[in-house]
Amino acid sequence: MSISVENLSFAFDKKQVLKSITFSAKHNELLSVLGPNGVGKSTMFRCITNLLNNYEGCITIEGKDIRHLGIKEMAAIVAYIPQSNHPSFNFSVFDMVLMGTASQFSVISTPGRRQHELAEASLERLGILHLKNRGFAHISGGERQLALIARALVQQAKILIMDEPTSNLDYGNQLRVLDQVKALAAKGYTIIQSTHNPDQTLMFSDKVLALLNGEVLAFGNPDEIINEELIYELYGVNVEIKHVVPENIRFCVPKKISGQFSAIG
Ligand SMILES: Nc1ncnc2c1ncn2[C@@H]1O[C@H](COP(=O)(O)OP(=O)(O)OP(=O)(O)O)[C@@H](O)[C@H]1O
Repeated sequence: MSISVENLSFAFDKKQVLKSITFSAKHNELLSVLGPNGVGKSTMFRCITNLLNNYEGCITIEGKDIRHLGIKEMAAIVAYIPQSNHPSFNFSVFDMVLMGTASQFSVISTPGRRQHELAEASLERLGILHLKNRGFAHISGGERQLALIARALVQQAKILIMDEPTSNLDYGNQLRVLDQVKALAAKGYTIIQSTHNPDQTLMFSDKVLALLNGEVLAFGNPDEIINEELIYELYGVNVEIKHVVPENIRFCVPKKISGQFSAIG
């Protein structure tokens, strides 16, 4: 499914957060949104998921203005995956995933066989079926993030919006989760994630949207637009982008000056 954002502007009272943002994403694409703290990534995600609708501009999915879609229609198309903070409840992993089917039945009915099968299949797809009877609060951060993705998959929405899916995860779990995210994009999902790690973007993303001061600084293929100047503009640090040829991987190496990272200009 394709999502298109045109001239999106949003303000909290008089504070202008998003200014004329334009980009698009389509099936099989993993789009990463980069930008410093407070630039407006989460605010943009809240607009895209219809949680905020008092914006200017237009957001369309398959050509339909999302402001004309109801809650159930949106839930069938777009799933939001939050950061996996430590939960205060302890449902089983299976029940937590089953809750993702809520938009498929009415308030007076309960999930049936089909929903149970969906939950089971989703856990299996992400390689965590063995965790189904464990308490959601008693599994690791990486396992919780995969369970949250499993919950989004049972919603059967084809557009997944992920708010920093690898924050709070150790290095191994970051790579494992991103590997699964990339595999989902290859299966036809349209995925938009925010991240603070340009290396992840270089390694896994098909497209990157870089935001600065609420505006689009750059949008396109990571190999074409992620360079030393862009990283400096976004984060105020000097890096050198290295290229490992046999594996064709590019990554940022921070440059140090007298033991300090070079300061913002
Ligand atoms: N409910 C709100 N009312 C007023 N201002 C808000 C509200 N929510 C966020 N903001 C402000 O809007 C701006 C954008 O915040 P947002 O959370 O979208 O940034 P972000 O890019 O997701 O940040 P981070 O990378 O730190 O998570 C910030 O200046 C923030 O303080």
